[in-house]
Formats: sequence, structure tokens, C-alpha cells
Amino acid sequence: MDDLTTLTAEPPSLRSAPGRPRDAADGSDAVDRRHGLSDDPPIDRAKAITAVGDLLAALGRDVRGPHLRDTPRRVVDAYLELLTPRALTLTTFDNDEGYRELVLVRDIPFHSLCEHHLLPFTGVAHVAYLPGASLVGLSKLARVVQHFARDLQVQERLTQQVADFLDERLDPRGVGVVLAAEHECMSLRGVGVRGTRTVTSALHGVLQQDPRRSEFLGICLGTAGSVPVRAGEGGRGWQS
Ligand SMILES: Nc1nc2c(ncn2[C@@H]2O[C@H](COP(=O)(O)OP(=O)(O)OP(=O)(O)O)[C@@H](O)[C@H]2O)c(=O)[nH]1
Ligand SMILES: [Zn+2]
Repeated sequence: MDDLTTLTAEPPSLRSAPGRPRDAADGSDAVDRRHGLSDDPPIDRAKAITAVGDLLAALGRDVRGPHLRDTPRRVVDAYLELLTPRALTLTTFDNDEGYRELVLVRDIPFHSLCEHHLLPFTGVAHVAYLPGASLVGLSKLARVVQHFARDLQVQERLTQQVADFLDERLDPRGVGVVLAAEHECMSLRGVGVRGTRTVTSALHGVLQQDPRRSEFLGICLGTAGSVPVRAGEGGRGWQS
């Protein structure tokens, strides 16, 4: 192992300076997940619990009932769980053998929360890179997806964040990320079209150009022998 980079993602309430990736006081690189305005207010759990209680009351619910009584706390803790990223450690190795072909981890299941409706979108990610001087631990490609998915997101931004992060940290010859997801805000409500898949991609470096682009997208989008299906139980997102 030639390099070990630890990226800690603290709960937002503990962060001193919300913003994009920044240097932490302990010398590690901290990735702040609240990529919106740099002056995002801190999290106030008690205030959030009160607000959910008020919301339920305003929706005409009797919040004194045995099941609803503790629901505001449950809801707030559920959101905090869904929106707090796990710490991420990116482990890289010298590419001593000079491997130069595509490294692709396909069918990574993920879930995130849509920023517009606070409803989940779930699907699979396909993450690839063309190595330069370094290889990365394979599981880390899945961890990067999970890390950035734990946020209020739009699919386009999530896709780009994963690609940009790997491009910055690995210095590879190319990076490719494809996400295919179903948005519950389109399935359960609104237009009500169950079973649609939104596909987004972000390509960097050599993977932007053919023939690498076609090779990568062909594997991801099914023109190389498999057909994408909804992310299913057990994380199976594709069918031969
Ligand atoms: N581009 C993009 N749009 C998204 C994403 N998630 C949800 N949306 C869309 O955000 C849009 C919000 O549109 P609005 O008209 O403000 O909301 P709405 O009245 O609830 O719209 P409907 O969903 O059409 O009922 C909808 O078209 C959603 O489908 C995403 O990840 N990316
Ligand atoms: Zn939505």
C-alpha cells in the first residue's frame, strides 16, 4: 500500500465550517456532505422534532395517540440516519504491474433522498476507472457511492460528485460513473409511473472518448450482453 487517505465525514452538527471538501483540524481531509450554501445552519434535533410534531398536527393528526406520540423523534432520527454519511477511507496501491484496462464495479445498490420531495430514489451505480499509477481498493468504489448518496440529492449531482471525487483522489487516466434509479416521487405520487429508470452518467479523461466511452457505456447500459433491471432484493440490479 503506498497511500492511505482517511476522509472523515462527521455529523453535520459537529462541523465547524460546512462547505465542500476542506482540510480538517486533525490533518485529514474532511468531506462535508452539505454541498449547498456554505452558511447552512447547524442541525437542531430538538427543533426538528418539534417541527415534525407541528407538521403532523397541521395535517390533522392527533399526535397524542400511542403510535404517533413518539413519531416526531423517530422521523427526525430516521432522517439523520439517512443523511449522515459514513466515514470513508480510500485505500490505494501502487500499480506495479502496470494494469491499464478498465476496472469496473457494476451493480452497486444505493439509495438516496430526492431534494425536491424528500422521497427515496433507489437503484444501482456502475463505477469505473482507467488506472494511472495507482489502483484503489474495489470496495472503496462502492463506499464512495454510499458516502455521497447519504444526502438530499438530485441524481445528476450525485453522479458528478462520485466521478469528481475519484478523479481528484486517484489521478486516473479516466473515470466513468453511471447511475440508474427509480424515483419514488415519480412512482408513488405525482405522475405515478412505476418502474421507470433514470440513467445519468459522468465521464472524465480517456473515458470521455471512444473507444473507451463505448466500451464502458456498453457494459453499463446493456449493449454488451446484459439488460439493466430495477435494483432488486439482494442488490441484483442486472439480468443477463
Ligand atoms: N433533474 C432532476 N429532477 C428530479 C430529481 N428528483 C426529482 N426530480 C423532479 O423534480 C421536479 C420537481 O417539479 P415540481 O413541479 O416543482 O414539483 P411537483 O409539482 O411535485 O411535480 P410532479 O412530480 O410532476 O408532480 C419533478 O419533475 C421531479 O420529477 C432528480 O434527481 N433530478
Ligand atoms: Zn422528488
